[in-house]
Amino acid sequence: MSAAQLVRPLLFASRSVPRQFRGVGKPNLHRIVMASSADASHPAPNTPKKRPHGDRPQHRFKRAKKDLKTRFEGTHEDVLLADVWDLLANTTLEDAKVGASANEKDTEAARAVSSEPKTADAAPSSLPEKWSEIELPITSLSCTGDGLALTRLSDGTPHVYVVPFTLPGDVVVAKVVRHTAAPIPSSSSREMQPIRYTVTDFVRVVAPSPQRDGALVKCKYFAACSGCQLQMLDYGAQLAHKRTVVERAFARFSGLDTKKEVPVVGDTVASPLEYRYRTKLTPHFDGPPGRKQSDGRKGIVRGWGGQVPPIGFMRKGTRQTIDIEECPIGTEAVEKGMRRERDRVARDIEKYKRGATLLCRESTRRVAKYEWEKEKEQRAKSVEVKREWEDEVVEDRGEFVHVKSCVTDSNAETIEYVDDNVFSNTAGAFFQNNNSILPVFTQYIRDNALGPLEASSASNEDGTNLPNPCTNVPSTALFNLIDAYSGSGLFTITLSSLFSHSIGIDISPASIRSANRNAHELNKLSPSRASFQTADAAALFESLPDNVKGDNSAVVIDPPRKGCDEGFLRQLAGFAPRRVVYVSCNVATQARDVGVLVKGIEGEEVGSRYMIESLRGFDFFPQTGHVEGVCVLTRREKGEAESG
Ligand SMILES: C[S@@+](CC[C@H](N)C(=O)[O-])C[C@H]1O[C@@H](n2cnc3c(N)ncnc32)[C@H](O)[C@@H]1O
Repeated sequence: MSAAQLVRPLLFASRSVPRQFRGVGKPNLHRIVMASSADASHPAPNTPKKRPHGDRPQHRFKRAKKDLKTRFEGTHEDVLLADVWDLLANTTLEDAKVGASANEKDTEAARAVSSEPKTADAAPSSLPEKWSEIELPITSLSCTGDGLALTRLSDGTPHVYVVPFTLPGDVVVAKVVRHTAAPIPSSSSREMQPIRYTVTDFVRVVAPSPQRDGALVKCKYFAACSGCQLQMLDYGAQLAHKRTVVERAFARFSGLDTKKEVPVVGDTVASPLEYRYRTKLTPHFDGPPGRKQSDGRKGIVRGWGGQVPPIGFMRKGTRQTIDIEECPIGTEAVEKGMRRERDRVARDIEKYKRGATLLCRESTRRVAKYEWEKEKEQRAKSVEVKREWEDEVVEDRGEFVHVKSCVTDSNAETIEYVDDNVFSNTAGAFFQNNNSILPVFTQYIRDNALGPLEASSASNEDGTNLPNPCTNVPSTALFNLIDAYSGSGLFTITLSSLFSHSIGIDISPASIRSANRNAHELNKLSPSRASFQTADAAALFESLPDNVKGDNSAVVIDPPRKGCDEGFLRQLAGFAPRRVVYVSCNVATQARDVGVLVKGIEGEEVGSRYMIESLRGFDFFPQTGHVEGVCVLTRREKGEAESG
């Protein structure tokens, strides 16, 4: 059974779902996180028994909060599980040895592969004890950005360890954090079988992979902070890895035949900035520690005791916050803002009763150069030197300067430019976090929103049967853009030159308020050219005007990480737009949803089926494991072959 077969039955569990995704038996997505004996014949018990503290066995059983998931959600654990499964199913230990040798002939890595893990303190079971340190050869890089090591346990069972901050070919020492078992349906029966792997902390490199280059690491918190785990990997190799992340997502989670139905995944489009790209950071601190009342009364006293807590991000694999003074992926303005926020919290800590998340978000003021010179003269003459001037970062943009500052009030307005389009948002609302890639990204969507056979009708609202500008073949023009999950109108506005009318929909009233202001006031689109609604995306199709038909429309979809819900996909398939551009920050759920659009909804005579025209990633988050997927789909016309 492949990872794709493993996951397909788990995609949808409810009865109303496409039959293609209904599972082998009843999908049971208990996430049982356990430190267990490695004996697969004894699945983990579901209910842990409480024992006195000193009497706890080292194998604790923990049940995930959310016991029953009804639909594959593309979580970090789901994606990791598919990687572990593929590694166990498709790589023999000998293969792993060959792989490591190919990378690094006759190195420690090659010698160490397929050797037993060396445990510092051997556990009675064949799994190493929790918190013991073991030496591991890294076999592959997972889609979550973690290294995976395939070795044998002392009883000979192949076993996978997840080791963050590592690369294929590394030999490392790692500390065992927890043993995990996720039940999956067995191929031979309707029962669930646990698939096991071990999560570890990275301790040190014993023999480096040829791909590892410590000189590339720019952050002093590397290998402690949970972000940016790929810093030791050359940027070109990061982009190549992310291409495989898109490939693996579509191979595993789309349910499609990758040879016939999924095109070759394009190269990942690089971010112009590899560091200093993030326009928003949200460091946090935890609440004050509790201590017992000194006079013996019941209850806990909470206070800071004169201590400033660590302010920063999570330590990898824990819920512990580590103090982060600087973050090299934040823009310069954001980093200055973060320093000032840290100082403010340190001064005001006694005002906080509990922990908090701080917001640091960049805002840009575009000023004509001659005006900026005048403003500088005024400032030089002023007796008062404003604090915010000190934190500004000024960038030369030809005729203009961009004066960048950091906003920390979540209700305040922020401004961003994408080419000459201007976007205003409340600082706490969603907007893409890497401004440097947005011009190339939005240009790509513009280039792909219309297919080679579709004509633009932006200046021609009645323009049916326009000649196609490329082929001169008459075709129906695409009048309408539907921007589902529109946020504050990024696609509506940047694609407006192609369409005579655009409709955006988003569930957030704040985003729709911004979208209206952005379209009509700041980018001068008339209300007849762009309109927005606050609603669930699934409500979109009920409210479309009669003249908006699938035949004259393109739809851009950019949902949150969990992807589109089934109701939305069903209605989209029924509406049958000629083009669909699906943008996503989670390629696993994107692949799941695209699979539904390509295959149609089995057993239901609903809607049109689509072909994937192109598929590639955009690197919105260099140094991290994340990739933004862009999948362009075109409607299959009647009579077109089902496959290919
Ligand atoms: C990834 S953001 C994309 C926003 C926008 N396309 C952009 O690039 O700026 C996802 C958006 O989906 C919205 N959203 C989440 N669930 C939704 C739902 N059920 N219906 C409509 N919008 C939703 C969020 O408010 C958010 O603005």
